[in-house]
Amino acid sequence: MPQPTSKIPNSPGKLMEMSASASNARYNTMPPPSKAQAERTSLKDRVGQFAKPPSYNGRNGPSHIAATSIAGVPRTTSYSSSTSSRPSSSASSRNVSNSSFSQSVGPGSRTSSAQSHRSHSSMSNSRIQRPTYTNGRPATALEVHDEEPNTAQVLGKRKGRILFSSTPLDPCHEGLQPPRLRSKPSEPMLHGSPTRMRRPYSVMTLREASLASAFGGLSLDRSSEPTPIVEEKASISPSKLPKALPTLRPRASHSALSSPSKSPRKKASPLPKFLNRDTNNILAPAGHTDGFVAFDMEQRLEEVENMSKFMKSGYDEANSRSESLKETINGLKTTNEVLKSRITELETARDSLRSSNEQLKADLDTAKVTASLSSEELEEQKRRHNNRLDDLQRQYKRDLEDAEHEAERQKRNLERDQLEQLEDVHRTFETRLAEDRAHHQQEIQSMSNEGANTQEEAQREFEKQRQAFLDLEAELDRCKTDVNREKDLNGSLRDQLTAAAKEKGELETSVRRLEGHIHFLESDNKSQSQAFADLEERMQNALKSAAEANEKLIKEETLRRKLHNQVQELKGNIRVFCRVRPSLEADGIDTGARIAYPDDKTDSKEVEVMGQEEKSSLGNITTKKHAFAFDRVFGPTSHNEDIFSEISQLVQSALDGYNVCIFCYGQTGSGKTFTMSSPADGMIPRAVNQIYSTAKALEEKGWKYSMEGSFIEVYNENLNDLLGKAEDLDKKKHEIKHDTQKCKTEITGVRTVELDSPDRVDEILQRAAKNRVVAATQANERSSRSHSVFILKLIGENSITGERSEGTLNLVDLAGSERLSHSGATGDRLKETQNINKSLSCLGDVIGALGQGKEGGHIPYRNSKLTYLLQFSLGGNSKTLMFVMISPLQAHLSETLTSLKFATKVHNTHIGTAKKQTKTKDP
Ligand SMILES: Nc1ncnc2c1ncn2[C@@H]1O[C@H](COP(=O)(O)OP(=O)(O)OP(=O)(O)O)[C@@H](O)[C@H]1O
Repeated sequence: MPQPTSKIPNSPGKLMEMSASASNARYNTMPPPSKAQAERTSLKDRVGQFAKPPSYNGRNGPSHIAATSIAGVPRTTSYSSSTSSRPSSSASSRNVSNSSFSQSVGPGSRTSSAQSHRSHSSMSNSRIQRPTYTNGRPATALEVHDEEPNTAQVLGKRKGRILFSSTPLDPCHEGLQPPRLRSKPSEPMLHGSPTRMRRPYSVMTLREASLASAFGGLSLDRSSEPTPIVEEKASISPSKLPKALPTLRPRASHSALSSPSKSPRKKASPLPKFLNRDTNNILAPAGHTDGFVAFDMEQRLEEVENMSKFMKSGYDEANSRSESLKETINGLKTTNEVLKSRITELETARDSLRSSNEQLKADLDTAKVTASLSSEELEEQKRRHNNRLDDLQRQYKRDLEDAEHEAERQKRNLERDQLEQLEDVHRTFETRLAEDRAHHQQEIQSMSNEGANTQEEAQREFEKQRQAFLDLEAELDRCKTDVNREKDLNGSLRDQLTAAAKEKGELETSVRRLEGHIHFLESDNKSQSQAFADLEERMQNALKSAAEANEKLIKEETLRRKLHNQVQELKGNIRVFCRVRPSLEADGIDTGARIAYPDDKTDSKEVEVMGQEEKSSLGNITTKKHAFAFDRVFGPTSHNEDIFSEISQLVQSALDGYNVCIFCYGQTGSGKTFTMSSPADGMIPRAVNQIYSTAKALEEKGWKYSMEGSFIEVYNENLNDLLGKAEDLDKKKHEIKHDTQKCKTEITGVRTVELDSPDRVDEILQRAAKNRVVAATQANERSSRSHSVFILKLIGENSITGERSEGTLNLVDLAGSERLSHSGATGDRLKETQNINKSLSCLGDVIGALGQGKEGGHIPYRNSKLTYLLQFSLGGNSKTLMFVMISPLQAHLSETLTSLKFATKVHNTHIGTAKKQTKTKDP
């Protein structure tokens, strides 16, 4: 259903135009009174101000103002919005209607009153939209404004009015309802929410009423109240005109719509009088007696006509809407009819259901009666049945007892009969048995006689058969032997035959070859003789050159050894290598010492360590650079493989019969054990492997080597056998015995392992490590508190030259070289510390004494067990290599520098020429 649209002219433009033209007309045609001119102007301005929402005092929110139609703000076209806009825009809309109204009725003097007070004119659109009729007074604006100078308080003043509640125009939404009387004086009619918006029940009716009130009630009844007007006309300025307006009261409309008892105007003028030139004259101010044209009557009439037309069109439209509503009502009526017929049907169905329900109820009652009868009958039958059952049970019991008695009796009879029968049978059987027994005994007797005869015969037969069998077995064995012999003979004959056939083939071949040879010899006897002679000569030459080559080889081997030794001597009999281990995760956050390798691209012989920062007296911080040079410097990236390639020549020297000593010196954790004893690639396993492979290679030159290994620990100036029993450690005493003639060292009671295969070395290392762990205590890390010496004795014999060499390879892992403080250490710890310090300083002393090079000078080997043990491996008859191991950590810088300084001393030592431990085999 189409939404009803407001038929009230809702174009603010139109209204504004009307208002403006009306105002202009009035103001333009009305000669301005000299005194009131300013007031008129201000009223005009005020009208304009009213049109501006912000200047409208007394209304709270701009939203109210926005909804007004007069303010120039677009007004909504819907009827409801028009209605809803009423509360906030009532003053403004009243002004509009006032303008219209004043246009039609007013002289200029009324303009201001209309603008300011006649806001409740019946011509107002908002009045049409909201047909509220007061009980006690006419709904015209004129009266209201008499009483309510402040329009903002209008609502409050209207309390108590009985209003026709406006109802929705759309009957489909809420149905057509008659207007209800509302007596809620406090209901905010003007400020209701949109859902509570009400529209007039019949717009046109009210509009007609408005028109009637507008045209009928707005007469200028000078006769009734002439005096106030004249008085006002003479005395007031236009700004005060509103006060004169109460005289302009609508009558007919109020008499028609309001309650007669409460209407203040019961007698309305039957013929309304309109304003004309004459009335203008009446209103002319004093001093303007010739009158003036207040407005253009014709134009006003025309406008009134237009308004009338507009009203009529609205009326027509309302009529048409009424028609459509009627149609809707008819439709609803039809629907109603349909629903009624449906209700009738449903009622019929309900009646039929009701009757069937009653029928069912009757059936149910009948069934209930039948059921109760049946249950009674059933009960009776059950009772009878139970009685019968009891009788039967009793009868059954009786029968049973009788039967049992009878059975018992029969059983006894039967038993007796059976016993009798049994006895008869028994007697019969016994008689028969006795007869049979006698008969059988006779038979047995005869049979046993026969059996004895048969057994004798069978025995004889058996013996005969056995003998025959034995004879047959012997015969079979003989046959088997014969067969085997024959088989062997046959096989050998076959082999002989095969061999003979082969021999025959070979013989035939050789016969043919010999025949060919004879033929060849016969054909070229001379040349063959020459070839034979050449061959003979060549063979002799070859033998001679082989002998020469062998001799040369031996000479070259001797030369190689000599040259090798010379090279080693040139390199220095005591050499020093430096190795810096890499930083490890276990080192934590240590930033690392600043260590540089200036010549790592060329010689790799130098290492520079930046010392601790030192503050001078002037406050300057200086860092000293410590440069060291050794035979070789290995950086943190080096591997054990790189190290070994440098020392392999020394290992070769040991094979060649020299005493070689390689020892690692450095503080704890600097990598000594890692370098020396790493199971897979430490110096010890690598040296052993190299010795093996070299010894193998030398075998073809006549050399045969035997290798013996022992592992000694020097702890607290005592010797321990690391390959012995763990429980003997620190208990068993071992002594060092030197053979000064042969420059040989023996340690008593130590286990010597023959290294007949390279795998034995792993076994040795593992055993040594295990013994050290067993011997270690929680407070004593054994490996860093003791020196370990791996001694490998190499004895070689050359079967060709008769040479014999005895070399020794000593691989020494020294105790940690850090300066151990005596303070704080007590007991075992103190002793341990003293011994480490002592042995290391003795080593330094020995090297220092060797460096002095005094022939026959004293070398203090005996001052410590370590130096005494290594007596023949340190000094004139040996080749010595020292590794100085360096930690890369800044925290170890001081120890690093100490180690490097000690190593430099060793490096600067020149030890006398090494002597080879060889002797020629006695012829
Ligand atoms: N060149 C290296 N590369 C990698 N790790 C190394 C290297 N040198 C030493 N290490 C590691 O540093 C640690 C200490 O090394 P090592 O035990 O060999 O020191 P040490 O001087 O023998 O100490 P101690 O005197 O206590 O026996 C070990 O964990 C070892 O694996």
